[in-house]
Amino acid sequence: MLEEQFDAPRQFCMATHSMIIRSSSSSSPSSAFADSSPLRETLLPLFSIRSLTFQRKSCFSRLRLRFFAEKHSQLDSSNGCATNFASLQECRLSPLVSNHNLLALNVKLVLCCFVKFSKFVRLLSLAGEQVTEEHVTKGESTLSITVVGASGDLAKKKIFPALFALYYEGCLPQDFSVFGYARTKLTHDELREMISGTLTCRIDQRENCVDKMDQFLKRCFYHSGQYNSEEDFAELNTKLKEKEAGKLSNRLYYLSIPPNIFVDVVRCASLRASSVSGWTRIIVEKPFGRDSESSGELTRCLKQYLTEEQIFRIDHYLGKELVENLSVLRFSNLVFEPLWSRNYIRNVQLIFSEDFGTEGRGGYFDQYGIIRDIMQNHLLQILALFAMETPVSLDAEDIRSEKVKVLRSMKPLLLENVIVGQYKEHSKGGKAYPGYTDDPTVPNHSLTPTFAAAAMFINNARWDGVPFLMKAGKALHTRGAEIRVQFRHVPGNLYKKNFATDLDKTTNELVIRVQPDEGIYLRINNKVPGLGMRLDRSDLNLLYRSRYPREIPDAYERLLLDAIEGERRLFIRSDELDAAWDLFTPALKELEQKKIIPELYPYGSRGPVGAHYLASKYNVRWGDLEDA
Ligand SMILES: NC(=O)C1=CN([C@@H]2O[C@H](COP(=O)(O)OP(=O)(O)OC[C@H]3O[C@@H](n4cnc5c(N)ncnc54)[C@H](OP(=O)(O)O)[C@@H]3O)[C@@H](O)[C@H]2O)C=CC1
Ligand SMILES: O=C1O[C@H](COP(=O)(O)O)[C@@H](O)[C@H](O)[C@H]1O
Repeated sequence: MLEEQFDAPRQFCMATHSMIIRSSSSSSPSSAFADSSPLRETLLPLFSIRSLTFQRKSCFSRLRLRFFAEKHSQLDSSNGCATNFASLQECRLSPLVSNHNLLALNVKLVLCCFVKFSKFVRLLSLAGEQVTEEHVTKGESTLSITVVGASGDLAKKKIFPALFALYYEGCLPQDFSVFGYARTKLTHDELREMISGTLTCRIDQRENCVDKMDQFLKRCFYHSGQYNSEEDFAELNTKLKEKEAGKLSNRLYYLSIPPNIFVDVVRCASLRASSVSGWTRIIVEKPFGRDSESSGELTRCLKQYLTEEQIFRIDHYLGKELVENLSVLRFSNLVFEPLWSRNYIRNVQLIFSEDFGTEGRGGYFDQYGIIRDIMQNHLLQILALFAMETPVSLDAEDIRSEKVKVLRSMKPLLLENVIVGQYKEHSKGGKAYPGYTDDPTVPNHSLTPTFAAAAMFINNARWDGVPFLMKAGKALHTRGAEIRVQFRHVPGNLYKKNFATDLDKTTNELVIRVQPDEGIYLRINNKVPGLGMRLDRSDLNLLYRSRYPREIPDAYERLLLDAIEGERRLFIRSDELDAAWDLFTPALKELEQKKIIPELYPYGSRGPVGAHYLASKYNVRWGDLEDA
């Protein structure tokens, strides 16, 4: 009802500011680590959370507006007082929002919400926090981001650089600090020294980059502690509070640590270092378990301390530009959506390859293997986005619900529909490349697959019978990730005789190249210019580097910003995770129980031939190899 009333301004704002309305559930947190404080627990039964974000050019206004909206949107009450006082105020910034209904609603809202707002401020002070009315009305809040496992590879390679990029682009709030937490003993300066080497001025506006780096590094601090020590987290809490200086504080934890210590950290942080006046959110890195049981157990343990709303399960492939663009491509272009079904699509291929081995991560990798490392999460997530029905809205819950429906409509992977491989050493150009089991952290006789190909099916009206083929491998000849959509033959093709015998080569193919060299191209048949009638295959090619010269943000930037903003669209909900594991667990167990021996392929090759047999079983040819 309320959303409807907001339609007019929403449409206007969408046109002018590219606005997105999001709503999230208002389930009341029950754990010690609720998405905020005791204060919020008092308030939550009264409030429903609805937030409205304007995506403007600058991240700063995006954040500022969200802060405003989040704070005030919670003024909705159970007595029918309308929501989104702030939203409306923001929309009223627009001179065009002069709809009569809206004006009437405005007056009602302002009166109604003024009462609620006073109550909110009173409750804030009652909660005994140092947050003053002045802080709230001025919109003063602080953000602390704690990177747990700060001494590790991912933190150095991705998280700190992404945080710096966000800072550089003005996407972090005015008042923020970054804490590194790990067991390694480091001073603040040593942490700064460590991360300064990985920060880059990669953004196109390069001016003042060095100054910006210095300013950013000054906001970075370090606290050394054990992952299972409540005392150490209590000390962290003291340091966080010092920086927060009594303002309304929001806290984001990034768990960049091995999964066996996730729960310890969540327990300690929840009990001793959660925010008492603002929200507390936790980004959890994969792997989320090894199978359905362990994943379920992990979720149960995390939920002893966190609500689902606080858990941000990251799959960084969802933050990649071309993956985000999938829905735009499909749902905002009339030319694609009508073709998006079994009627026109012959098969879909999801391909991931790396031209390097497990170098340095063999210990982790051997416990998981390529199916768990890449297929069960990154490729399956892309598949779900690709195949889902049109969501009701762009709201996180609507999108995630559609993805879950796809996953639950799929048939679990059968052992006969999967082939596995493992790379072996290979010498090329006088250089020797090690095999997987040459890695000192990998057991000599490991059967862990470093390559896999799989055929999966979606049992619904749209996709019945269409093979979704996945292929993922390490130490292959190239690095890339792409989605290939092969269309059916043209019935009664007038130009049949102009093609050689291989009609498969005449079908259209849409390729979405996720990386590197992001692009989208559509393979079509075209007349070669000239007096004759010769056809060839050409590409309608959207190459990002030509069309959009600005550098594409790293996936971690987008995801960190979303977590800060409370946007869950690109994070995995627990039912999605359960459905994803249910698809792979039986085959994974069988592979392990039957000790299936992977087909060896040389380092730097195109992978095992078994992948071709699997594809041909479904009358498919891998598009990437045809292309090469
Ligand atoms: N690296 C990558 O490219 C990717 C990583 N991930 C995931 O992100 C998380 C972090 O990855 P990454 O940085 O590579 O991991 P690391 O192995 O580098 O571990 C991060 C930190 O955790 C601490 N740590 C490591 N092993 C243990 C242990 N057995 N017990 C307690 N503490 C330990 C160490 O810090 P200290 O000793 O100082 O406490 C280490 O610096 C993992 O869950 C990983 O699966 C996901 C995608 C890609
Ligand atoms: O999650 C993972 O992803 C990386 C590949 O990520 P990319 O963004 O560089 O494509 C992979 O190397 C790693 O094994 C896996 O855990």
